[in-house]
Amino acid sequence: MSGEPLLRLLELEAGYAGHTVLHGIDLALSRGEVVCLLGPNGSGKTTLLRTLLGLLPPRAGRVELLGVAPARWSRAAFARHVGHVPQAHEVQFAFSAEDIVLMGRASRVGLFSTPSRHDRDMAMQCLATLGVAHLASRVYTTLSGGERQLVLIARALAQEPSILVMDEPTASLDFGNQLRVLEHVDRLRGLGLAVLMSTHQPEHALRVADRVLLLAQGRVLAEGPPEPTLTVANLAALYGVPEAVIGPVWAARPPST
Ligand SMILES: Nc1ncnc2c1ncn2[C@@H]1O[C@H](COP(=O)(O)OP(=O)(O)OP(=O)(O)O)[C@@H](O)[C@H]1O
Repeated sequence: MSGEPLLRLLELEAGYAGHTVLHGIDLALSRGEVVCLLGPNGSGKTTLLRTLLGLLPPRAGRVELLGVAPARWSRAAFARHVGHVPQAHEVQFAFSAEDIVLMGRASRVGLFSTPSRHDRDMAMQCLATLGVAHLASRVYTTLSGGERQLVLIARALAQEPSILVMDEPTASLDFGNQLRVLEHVDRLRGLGLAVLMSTHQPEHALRVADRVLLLAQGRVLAEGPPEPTLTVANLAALYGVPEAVIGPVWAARPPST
């Protein structure tokens, strides 16, 4: 990690009509850094990701990408910097998996330009990186949830972003693919990308994160390096489960995670 943060949240308040979800959130994300966002259902993780993507306006405070609010970036310029892997993705048309990944190139080639050989190669390379090149010509809507998830990660990579925002990227994946995605996140950090991902699995955060941010009822409960932050006491407070219940489960997690 180095230099100025690519992305910053400053005293952020955000939410929906008549319903402020996030309160006083501060976060900085730098090059080569992986930050995991953890919190129970409804704690505001997706709201936070949507706000920093410029899909929801802040109620108060600021979001800055390279010092500039998302609303002041053109969508194409923003997409050249920030790749997004959404939680669920429904498409109405019978696009192939390769088409979906090629859409990730739109911010670089222009929405109505014909993709070049390089764009197609890049799309195939991203599918191959995620181990799903064999799905390239399959119709996206016929893929399983996990296969779709891997295609969406490939699409975000095809944008060649400097920041990757992932909403529960391992949620519908089998054990092997979860590990593959985590390894991939690790590799992206090595390439200098900044990754912000939400997860319901603290052991995943322990495995890949440089920092974790624990979000409870829209407020930061704790933030810091995973090992000292993901304590039994913090996990118990975060998920509302007694320490006596979480303690043995957390202590018994596999040593490799
Ligand atoms: N479009 C919306 N309009 C109004 N309230 C919403 C909307 N989307 C989410 N909320 C509410 O905002 C709160 C935070 O939701 P959010 O989706 O950010 O939580 P989350 O931490 O991502 O949850 P999960 O782990 O279940 O995905 C919840 O109370 C939710 O009901």
